[in-house]
Amino acid sequence: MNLPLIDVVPRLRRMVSQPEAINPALLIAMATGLVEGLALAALLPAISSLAADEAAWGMGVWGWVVVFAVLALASYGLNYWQSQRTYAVALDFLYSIHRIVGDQVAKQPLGWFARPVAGRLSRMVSTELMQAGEIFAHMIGPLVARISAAIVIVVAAWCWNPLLGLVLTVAAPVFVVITLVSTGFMRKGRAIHEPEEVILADRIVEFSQCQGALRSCGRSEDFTPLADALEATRAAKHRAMWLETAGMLLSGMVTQAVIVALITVAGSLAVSGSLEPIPALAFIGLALRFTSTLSAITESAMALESRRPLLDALDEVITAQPLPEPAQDAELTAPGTVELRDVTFAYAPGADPVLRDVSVTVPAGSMIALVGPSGSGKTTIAKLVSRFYDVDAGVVSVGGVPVTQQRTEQLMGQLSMVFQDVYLFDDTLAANIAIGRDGASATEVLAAAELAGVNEIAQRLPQGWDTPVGEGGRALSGGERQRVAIARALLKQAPIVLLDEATSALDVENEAHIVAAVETLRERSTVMIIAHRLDTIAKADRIVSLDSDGGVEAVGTHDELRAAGGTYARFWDRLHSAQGWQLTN
Ligand SMILES: Nc1ncnc2c1ncn2[C@@H]1O[C@H](COP(=O)(O)OP(=O)(O)OP(=O)(O)O)[C@@H](O)[C@H]1O
Repeated sequence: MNLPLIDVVPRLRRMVSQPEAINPALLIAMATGLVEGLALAALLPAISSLAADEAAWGMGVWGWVVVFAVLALASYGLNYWQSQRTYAVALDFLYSIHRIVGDQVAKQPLGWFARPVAGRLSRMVSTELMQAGEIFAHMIGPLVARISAAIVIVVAAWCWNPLLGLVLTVAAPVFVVITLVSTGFMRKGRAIHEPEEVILADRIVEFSQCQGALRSCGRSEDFTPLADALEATRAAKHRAMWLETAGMLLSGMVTQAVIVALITVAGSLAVSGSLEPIPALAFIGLALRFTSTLSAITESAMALESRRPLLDALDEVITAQPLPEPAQDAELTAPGTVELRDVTFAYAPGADPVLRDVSVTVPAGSMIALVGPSGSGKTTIAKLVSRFYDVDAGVVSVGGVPVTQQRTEQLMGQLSMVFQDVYLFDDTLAANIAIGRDGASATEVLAAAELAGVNEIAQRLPQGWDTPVGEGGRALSGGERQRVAIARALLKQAPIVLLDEATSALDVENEAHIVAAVETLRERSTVMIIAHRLDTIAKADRIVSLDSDGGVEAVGTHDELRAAGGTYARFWDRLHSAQGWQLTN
């Protein structure tokens, strides 16, 4: 079982730019609690000396009243100081954590973004980081202060009357244990319903994004996965409710039981004559304050506990290890080439490999077409060349050097990638092309845009080249987005181009532009293309045909592979007959 605070503070230290400011803030919180506890404890001798009309602990009633007043004032002042210091740490956290997360994200290989925690990033940086900031601003300082105050009250009670001290001493660990037990209940409860809530949130997003498809099937109001997720969440919440309310009930009941026990003890001492009635009343007041302090400790601990899943997710992001890479650029021995040698790769440890013993050689300046059934691993090959992931066996080389021996900048400098899911920045059309090469002139940007057919898109848009394309490029069609990505690749003039020919996004006009752009690209660069169109496949210098088991079935020219029969010949015949279909009168 994790104790709140004990593991939270060291984890938070890694998330601020000035961890050295945390200890002073905690010390001030501790001092606040100590002074607050002393102020409360001063009430005991003050009231005793008032009741007995004689000095208690060496001072008369007015002396103790002055001590109480000074301590109470000091405690207010310290409380203010402590809030300021913990707020400063919270602000530092909010400022630093965005930078730390941003730096971490920039270091991760592109494959990292397929992980669930990466999908949570936008929620994390928008709302969840504010909630994490509250840990410093509202939880840690008060928790430390309350714990210190409780300790002082117990010590003072011992000094004043050992029996009463004993009662408080017994009450405190009971409280701590019950707090841990009830936070444990709550954690178990959350573990039941939180995963279902995450699934439900995904389903709701899916439901809104798939409205077109659902309405066309007449199922916009009857989406079974969403209904199932709602039901699963309801059932999980129901199951968890018992655990969570049991946790709360338990701590509430223990608070009440401790209060009753303390009042009973003080009352019995007063009745038996071992305690004056007025000091007994003072003790009851102190005991009530003690239990409210313990309740505050419980609440802060539970609030901290409720932030734990968020801290876990943050931890996963900030401790994610980038793929190892050298400090210096390597010397490229065969610029413009790509080679996969005996590559085996699975997306998860122990999972079935997606690629098995794959060897592909792409000479500089050539165009290689990757073909094969859906799911045979064509996109995976392109991703391994871009080092989205490291292979399990074999070697992937770019420019004659294994990708593992190159810095990310060096590898990316050699590649242009045009994948199916083209993402455009929420900026103008022109800026989205210009990002292809730093310092490219306006003429170069326009030339690349013209080759890829983007100028026609610009003519149609209300503000021409200055039209914002919206988040992700949603103001453009899929084919248009791909044209913009190809213009970027043309502008970058990288020695190697990886291109996924997205047939689904292409109408006749888009297709014509992309075919023309690919012709230009192959004149300048090595092209590895995931090809779906007959023309592209037939024009490739060599074709790599993958089988459905993740192996290379055959490599050769179009004529060689057709003559060999096999999967490629059957694939070609099917594609040919499909593309030969026509609508006639
Ligand atoms: N991020 C991922 N995590 C786990 N499995 C994945 C991931 N990406 C792809 N796969 C799996 O790897 C296999 C190969 O996928 P890949 O996208 O490389 O195939 P493909 O040949 O490009 O398919 P298509 O022609 O349909 O685009 C598929 O079974 C796919 O489900």
